[in-house]
Amino acid sequence: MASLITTKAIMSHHHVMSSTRITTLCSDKAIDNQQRKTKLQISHRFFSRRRISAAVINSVLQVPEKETVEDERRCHVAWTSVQQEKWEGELTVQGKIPTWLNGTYLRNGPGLWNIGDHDFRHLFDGYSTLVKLEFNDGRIFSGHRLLESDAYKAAKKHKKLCYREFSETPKPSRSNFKNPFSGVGEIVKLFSGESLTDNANTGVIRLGDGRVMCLTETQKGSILVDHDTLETIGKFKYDDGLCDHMIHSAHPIVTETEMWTLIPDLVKPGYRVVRMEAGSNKREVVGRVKCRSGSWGPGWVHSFAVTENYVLIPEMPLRYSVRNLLRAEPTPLYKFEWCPNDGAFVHVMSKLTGEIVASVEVPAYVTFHFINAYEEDENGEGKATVIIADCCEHNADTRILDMLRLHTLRSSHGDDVLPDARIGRFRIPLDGSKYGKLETAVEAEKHGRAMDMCSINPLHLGLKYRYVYACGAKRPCNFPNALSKVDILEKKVKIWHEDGIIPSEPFFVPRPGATHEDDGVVISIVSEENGGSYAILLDGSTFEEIARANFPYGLPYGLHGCWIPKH
Ligand SMILES: CC1=C(/C=C/C(C)=C/C=C/C(C)=C/C=C/C=C(C)/C=C/C=O)C(C)(C)CCC1
Ligand SMILES: [Fe+2]
Repeated sequence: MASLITTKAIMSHHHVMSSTRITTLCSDKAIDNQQRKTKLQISHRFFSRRRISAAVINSVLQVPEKETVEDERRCHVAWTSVQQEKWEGELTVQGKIPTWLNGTYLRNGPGLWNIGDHDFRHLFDGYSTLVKLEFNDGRIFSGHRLLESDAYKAAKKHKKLCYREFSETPKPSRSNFKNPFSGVGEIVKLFSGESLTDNANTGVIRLGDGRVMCLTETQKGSILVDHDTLETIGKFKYDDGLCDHMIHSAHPIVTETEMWTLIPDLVKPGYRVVRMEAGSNKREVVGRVKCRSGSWGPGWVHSFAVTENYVLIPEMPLRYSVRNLLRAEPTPLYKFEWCPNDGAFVHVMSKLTGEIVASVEVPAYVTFHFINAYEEDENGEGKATVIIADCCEHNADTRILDMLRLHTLRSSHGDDVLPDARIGRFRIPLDGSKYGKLETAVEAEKHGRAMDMCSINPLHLGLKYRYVYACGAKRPCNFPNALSKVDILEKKVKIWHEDGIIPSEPFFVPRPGATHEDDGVVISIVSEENGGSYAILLDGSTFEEIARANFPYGLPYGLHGCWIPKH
């Protein structure tokens, strides 16, 4: 088990005023080479931000200086494992935090990509790492902590991968190598869900009753956490019979009163649309939609959208492949396959009755993130005639998935290799038409032809809206390196960028009492080329910097966040 090595670090006033607690990732027994290197990197990065000379650090740690410096230069901190299991402390704020901003921003993401001597392959494989920014009367109390999933605990204990992650499969044990039935055992373990990970590294949500839950696409990866201490509370126990289906959308839609999500069916390709009341652990099936394509698996459904009265169910040509799920070695599309000839569809279900009110064929598309959707009454007769649904669309190009391999992210320097993405706008007629449209909402060049990791003003969820906050790009780049505010009405874009940065999802928090959609702040955590990182606050309207606060160490890239208001 990891032991807690608590270091009191006295920081220079420039960065952190208070003393901070660090818990490093190291074992009780001999520290192996990888961990040793890791420890050195932590310390080097941690202290170098404080402008303490490398020689001083190295004399404390008794290591040659050269090694740490070379390690440091290897790759961007965005793609470097977090160097300690947890940390907490106060950040020094430059600028002024609005007095109304009181509450906690929590971000989840894969932050640890190596275990024992094994380096993970893909961005989505890493172990969940939570980062918090607690805003309190103009001050920021921060911290990070690894999530104690069964997958992470087992990996820590056995110093190897023990569960199936996004692209990684544990190696069969030696005793199983020659066993002709071990393959059958693996299939049983996969389809019972036993071998699947619970590494909830994708998102974090605040349920209407105040519970805070980390999520991934496996249902067993629904894990409750304490948003204050970042401690893992335990598994969220769904009180229904729907866990047999093993996977669900990583992005449920949550309001103060309910939660909606989609549960794909790998056996009879289709999706269950389910609803859970705030305060309950029981999901009710509102309806089921059958896939229209003749493919073996349902389309991958990372996220979906809702309007006031409907749930939109995407059926992408990027489909689950049972064959690829069973493979030990990854394919170029991992557990998925690309089947454009089988068609691309969007289905619309009534929230009230569970009936399918529209099911249209649309041009092929690849999206992970729906931005928002709403109903439009084109004839002014008091009845919705069309549904508009916007998403971060990758021009029906699946290359983005493989671009997120860690080796690719770490090794491309300066090349303009990020595939283009846009805001894709679906128009889904509600008059029984067979076809829907997919158009580009705003000229993609305006946001650097990159578009993903989006948020909106949550008060406009399912309603007509105007502003999208998302990661965009300043080309050339191999990954989105800017924040963008897109006005989808005026088709204008504001960009915020600094050299060498990798910012995570810009998260919009509305000002209480605001009357304008963009009246609020945008929070993002930025990883810097020089190994540091900082939290940034932008004005939701002008998109200009209001405040920033440096972390005393570098944080890797993260995925999605949520806001927990202070009571
Ligand atoms: C662990 C298994 C699976 C897990 C799937 C996971 C963890 C999927 C996560 C998907 C994410 C985080 C997608 C994010 C996309 C972001 C993009 C494109 C950003 C672009 C740039 O800004 C299954 C695959 C469900 C199968 C079993 C095992
Ligand atoms: Fe996501």
